[in-house]
Amino acid sequence: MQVAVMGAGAVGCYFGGLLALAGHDVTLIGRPNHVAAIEANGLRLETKTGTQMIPLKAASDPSAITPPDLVLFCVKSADTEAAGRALQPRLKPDSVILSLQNGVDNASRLQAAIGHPVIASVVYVGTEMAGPGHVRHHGRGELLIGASAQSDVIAATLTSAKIPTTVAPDIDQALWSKLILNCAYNALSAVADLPYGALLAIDGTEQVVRNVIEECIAVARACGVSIPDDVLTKTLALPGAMPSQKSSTAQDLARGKPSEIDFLNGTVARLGAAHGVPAPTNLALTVMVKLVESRRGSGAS
Ligand SMILES: NC(=O)C1=CN([C@@H]2O[C@H](COP(=O)(O)OP(=O)(O)OC[C@H]3O[C@@H](n4cnc5c(N)ncnc54)[C@H](OP(=O)(O)O)[C@@H]3O)[C@@H](O)[C@H]2O)C=CC1
Ligand SMILES: CC(C)(CO)C(=O)C(=O)O
Repeated sequence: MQVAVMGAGAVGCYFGGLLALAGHDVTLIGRPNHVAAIEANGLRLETKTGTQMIPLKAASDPSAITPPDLVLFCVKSADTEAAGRALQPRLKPDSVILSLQNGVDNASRLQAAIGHPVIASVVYVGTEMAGPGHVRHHGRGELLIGASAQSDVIAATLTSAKIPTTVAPDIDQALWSKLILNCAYNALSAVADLPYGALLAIDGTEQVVRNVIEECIAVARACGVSIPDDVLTKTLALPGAMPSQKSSTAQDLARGKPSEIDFLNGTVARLGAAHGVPAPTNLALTVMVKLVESRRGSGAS
């Protein structure tokens, strides 16, 4: 299968690398530093069991790539429209596009920007770029994808490439459940620059987390999304499962990258306001992350 990965970063390189190992013809579309390293040496995939160099194609400009059968769309949420428009001229009418992004609206925003159907997915993986053309895998690696006429075939293709993939009966519920996890912990970990275990050791943090989750559930329900009863318990269990991990938002701030906060707590605050559902804790966390970002931008220390 001809595969294009839009966004040769932590998620795109990991899943693109696995598809290349399974024999698919993969092109990673990314920034020139990653493209140069991949063209020179292949993609370096580091896992807990070892490191391998995977030969595959890479391009910084999508305008010359072979029209893809499958696109893994893996840029950060703020880049969705621009990256989609850059890729759009290379799409075939039957190209299948999977959005492998956090947040609940990337697939619909991309679809609106390019006028081509997009399948949403929820990504359960821990990966990071450890250097140019070098992706490090920390754990997991499964996908839940939305239902469509192509989804069963795509899920089978991905699963046979060692990417366990299930077609979700209710993708909005799955996307919101992951969003709730991100809203509960990402901003707090980023503002404090602390891992989850240390966060919860501070008096009052758990109450803030509970408030965030309850606001998210109320906003989701106002948006017509059904949220399972156990979401509160499951979300509260995260720090126990990964006490030493910092959120991706904390990592974005530490690297001087723009965060996805507008697409996490910011989305809940915005949708809450639109539906008349109060979400003050989500708004406060959004603003706190933006304040940290603006302090960095202003050069203050
Ligand atoms: N990393 C993880 O473990 C997980 C990530 N996710 C989600 O997956 C999505 C992707 O995250 P992640 O892979 O970590 O992000 P990364 O920043 O590692 O990867 C995205 C890459 O795409 C590049 N890019 C953006 N726009 C373009 C463009 N137009 N052309 C070429 N390259 C472009 C970015 O470059 P630049 O930085 O220069 O803009 C960056 O190198 C996010 O929504 C994230 O929340 C979900 C689960 C786990
Ligand atoms: C680790 C987890 C699940 C929650 O914060 C995450 O998705 C992130 O850091 O973005």
